[in-house]
Amino acid sequence: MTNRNTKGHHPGKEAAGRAAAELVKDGSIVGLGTGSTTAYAIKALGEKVKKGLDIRAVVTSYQSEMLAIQAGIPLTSLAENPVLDIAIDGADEVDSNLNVVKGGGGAHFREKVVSLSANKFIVVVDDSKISDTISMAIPLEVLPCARELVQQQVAQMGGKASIRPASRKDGPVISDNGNFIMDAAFGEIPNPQEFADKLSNVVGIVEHGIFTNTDKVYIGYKDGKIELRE
Ligand SMILES: O=C(CO)[C@H](O)[C@H](O)COP(=O)(O)O
Repeated sequence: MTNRNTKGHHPGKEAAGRAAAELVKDGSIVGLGTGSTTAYAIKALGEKVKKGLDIRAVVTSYQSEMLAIQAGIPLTSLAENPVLDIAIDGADEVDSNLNVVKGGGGAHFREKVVSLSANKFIVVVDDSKISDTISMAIPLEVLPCARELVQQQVAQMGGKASIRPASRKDGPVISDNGNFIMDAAFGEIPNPQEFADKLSNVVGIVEHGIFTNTDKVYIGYKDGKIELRE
């Protein structure tokens, strides 16, 4: 499946995705994130399944469901397996304390549910995602009826929330859950945990894209080398 940024081979993303797949042990229940870097991990896991690795996966989006099915990875659900051994996912920005921003693909609500259900949350990125401080606009999944209210509350916090426009449809990006995706620009966020708690209190936001629960980050470089931060 190609969309957003999944076209073209990216050695750094592949190296990071494959390194994370190596952490998955036989018998594991695995959370599968969304995006082009995780797609490499899903592919690598599919190759291991064909060689006999026994795993089951919980997906975070339509995209990761389709990729897992194509790769031959058996699926399960959080209803059947509420505790996952490991979750692997991409990110859009990673700060020096392993706080990450996710939601470039609009899947961060289910990604957060899955990552918090996992004993280990592994993030896979290429080096373009590394930053000292979180400063990108924060993706928000927003109930459509609460758009204006969310914009007002974000403005009171010193930010500006805008609807994410769809590229091949008029109007907003709609999440897999039927909600709007918005992006809220606040500038630099020096204390992501405190800020995440404040955003969690905004009525109408289903979930925001700040994740403070990362255990390890694999960073892939263009020459195929990887760096591990934990
Ligand atoms: O959070 C996400 C989707 O909601 C993705 O993991 C994030 O956007 C990174 O994607 P990619 O690996 O394609 O750069």
